[in-house]
Amino acid sequence: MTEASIIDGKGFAAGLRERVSRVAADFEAKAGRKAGLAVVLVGEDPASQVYVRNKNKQTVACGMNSFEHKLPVETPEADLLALVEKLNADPAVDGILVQLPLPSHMNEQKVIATINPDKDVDGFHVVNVGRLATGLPGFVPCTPLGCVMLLKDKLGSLSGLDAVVIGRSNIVGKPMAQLLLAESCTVTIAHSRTRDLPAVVRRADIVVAAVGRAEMVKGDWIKPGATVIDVGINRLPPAEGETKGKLVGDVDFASASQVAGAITPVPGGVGPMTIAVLLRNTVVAAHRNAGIGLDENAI
Ligand SMILES: Nc1nc(=O)c2c([nH]1)NC[C@@H]1CN(c3ccc(C(=O)N[C@@H](CCC(=O)O)C(=O)O)cc3)C=[N+]21
Repeated sequence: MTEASIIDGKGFAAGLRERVSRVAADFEAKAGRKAGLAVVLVGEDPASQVYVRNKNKQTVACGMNSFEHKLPVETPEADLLALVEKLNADPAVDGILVQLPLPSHMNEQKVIATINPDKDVDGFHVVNVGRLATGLPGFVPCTPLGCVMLLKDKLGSLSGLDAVVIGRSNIVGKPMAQLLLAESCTVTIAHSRTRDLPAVVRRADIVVAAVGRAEMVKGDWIKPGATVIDVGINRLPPAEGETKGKLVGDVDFASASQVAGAITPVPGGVGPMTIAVLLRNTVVAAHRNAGIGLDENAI
């Protein structure tokens, strides 16, 4: 069996950020201000802090404004809602991202519902979920949009291909299935109650793994030559002599890469695409909300 080609998400993300930078500069020239992204972090989860810091750095590196709002973990929900309302009304803010998960005393759906859908660069608001399902323009969640960009870059047209999405979350699995359907794939959504998951996965030309279980998808589940997109980011317990465990996906890379035609690595695959697409969505939001024309497909 030949080795799968490695899909370079990190490299693709760098190219996407280049294109976003050019479009952001063009926006600034036309609008007389920079595009702006507001990121709200509640609490001090260390992993979330790392993501937010990276988002902030990359936003500024692309020539956009980054407005960071850090709230203590015990912030009342009403205060967070008031902040979101303020950002909705702020003309310098084109995109709003409230980092999830929120502390347990907050209702995530209620917070997301308060974001102006036209600033919802995460694509989590029900209005954007409905737009995606209906084929109307809106905002698409960053991780699945990044996955489709990688798939189209690798395969060209996805029309008629059998795609299996493992996982049914609102953030990845469900929007991923919608996007693949819009690309005319035959889509199966598998989940924890699916019977004979290996047999379902073996039918797929495209496998998207988004379950959150380290190395669950094995090489002998993969149809030879299939394209495998690994959305999982799992930290293994530290091995002997390690301080930090290694980062692995939901796919057993060692065995799957012996069978697949192409596969994304973890890290360096889907993860970097998520932030790059967030920046893309932000610069798109800026143009739409300012009424400045943009060829969105060219980014
Ligand atoms: N409202 C909201 N929107 C999000 O988009 C969102 C969120 N909340 N909460 C947390 C998750 C997680 N997330 C990631 C972004 C980048 C990497 C990434 O760049 N990963 C690197 C590795 C990073 C590392 O070494 O830890 C990689 O896969 O190569 C991972 C995960 C966005 N999220």
